[in-house]
Amino acid sequence: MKYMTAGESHGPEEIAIIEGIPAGLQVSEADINQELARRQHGYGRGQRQVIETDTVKFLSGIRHQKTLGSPITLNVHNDDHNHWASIMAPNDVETPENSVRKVMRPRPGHADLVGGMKYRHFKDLRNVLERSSARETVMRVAVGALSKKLLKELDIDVHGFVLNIGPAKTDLSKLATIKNLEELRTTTESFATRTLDEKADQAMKQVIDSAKAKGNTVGGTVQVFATGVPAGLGSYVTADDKLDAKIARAIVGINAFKGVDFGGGFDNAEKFGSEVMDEIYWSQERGFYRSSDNLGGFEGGMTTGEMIAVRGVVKPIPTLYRPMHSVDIDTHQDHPASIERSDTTAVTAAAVIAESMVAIEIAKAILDKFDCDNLDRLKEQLKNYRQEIKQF
Ligand SMILES: Cc1cc2nc3c(=O)[nH]c(=O)nc-3n(C[C@H](O)[C@H](O)[C@H](O)COP(=O)(O)O)c2cc1C
Ligand SMILES: C=C(O[C@@H]1CC(C(=O)O)=C[C@@H](OP(=O)(O)O)[C@H]1O)C(=O)O
Repeated sequence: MKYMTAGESHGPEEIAIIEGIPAGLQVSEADINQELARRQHGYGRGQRQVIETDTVKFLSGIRHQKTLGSPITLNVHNDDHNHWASIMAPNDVETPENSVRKVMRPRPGHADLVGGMKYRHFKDLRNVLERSSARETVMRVAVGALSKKLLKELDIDVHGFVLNIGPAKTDLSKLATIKNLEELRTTTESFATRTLDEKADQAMKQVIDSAKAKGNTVGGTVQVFATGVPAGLGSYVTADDKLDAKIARAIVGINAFKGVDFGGGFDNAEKFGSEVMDEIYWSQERGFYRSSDNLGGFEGGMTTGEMIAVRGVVKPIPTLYRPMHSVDIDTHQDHPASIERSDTTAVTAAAVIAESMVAIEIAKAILDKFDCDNLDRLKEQLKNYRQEIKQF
């Protein structure tokens, strides 16, 4: 399976084309819209989310709510485009009237300056920010929603939530009381910051409010779990085939993500081997299994069959309403950075985007390994494979 997205943040449309989803998968626009809404909701987002009601249109590859096996085109309209039509106009030449809202003072931490240098956008850094904007993640979540639909048919579940926003942390002991990802989903989706508990939710909201009041922004950490993943996806034989590496790339490929780890991750660096390796057991019922998941479900770039556990670090939003030092790219004079309408934090949305990226990578790994023309055949093959692995 492969996909590509296109679209500028304030352009008319966002598009994704996906190739390689098996024929016969039942999916409706409502299924995708549910996930798009999850990405939009979340405390600390700016005014843009009030303007947009992200809804997908199927333009190809799906007929009577079933995939055909042909390329699937997904389309989300940018409602905000109305306000930007003349500024974004692809067919009109530039005029003083339609060249307003130029960005000349690059924002530290955003792609403005380096993007401008690289693509020679020396007249207007808007030409960079329109595509570097995380608006594009709406399409990754749409592709993720389709991937999750597929994974659900294969009894694989993926869920992302927030661990901390700035200094406000969720109470991880609550995790131990949660029995499955469905329960985790219900718990974390019931808070405005997609966390595990009311106390953390309140604390996170306070951190966001206080940052906002100071014209500042704040980042955090997200966690994604995936259950039901069979052992042996990915491979140790080449670096390119390692599935943990693919997931790491997919996570850091999300706007504002600056770090990723698996299981105990960076914390494992402070421990001894006996505290970290996941000991091996066998039972008639389960076949081989582990007593812990400190390595996040991966050994040798392959899934172990245990739960995949990935964390991602999200930096604070680069655009500050109390802007940092910058330099005008035309005059080279010192100047505070440009201010664009902005979120205070997007960690809650980031959890959904990270979940989507993990789902996409697991779906890709499965579709690489098995026959992906038809869903029923894929299910049959995966069932046989799971049986074989269990009997090892
Ligand atoms: C869901 C989401 C929303 C974001 N919203 C904003 C925003 O409103 N303002 C902003 O400056 N950056 C925002 N960002 C971060 C920038 O898109 C990102 O920092 C920028 O593209 C540079 O890429 P990098 O941080 O990966 O280096 C957002 C990121 C995500 C994931
Ligand atoms: C549009 C989205 O996020 C945008 C991501 C973003 C950025 O710089 O990354 C900047 C903001 O854009 P705008 O100035 O239009 O409000 C965010 O709203 C979205 O997530 O749907």
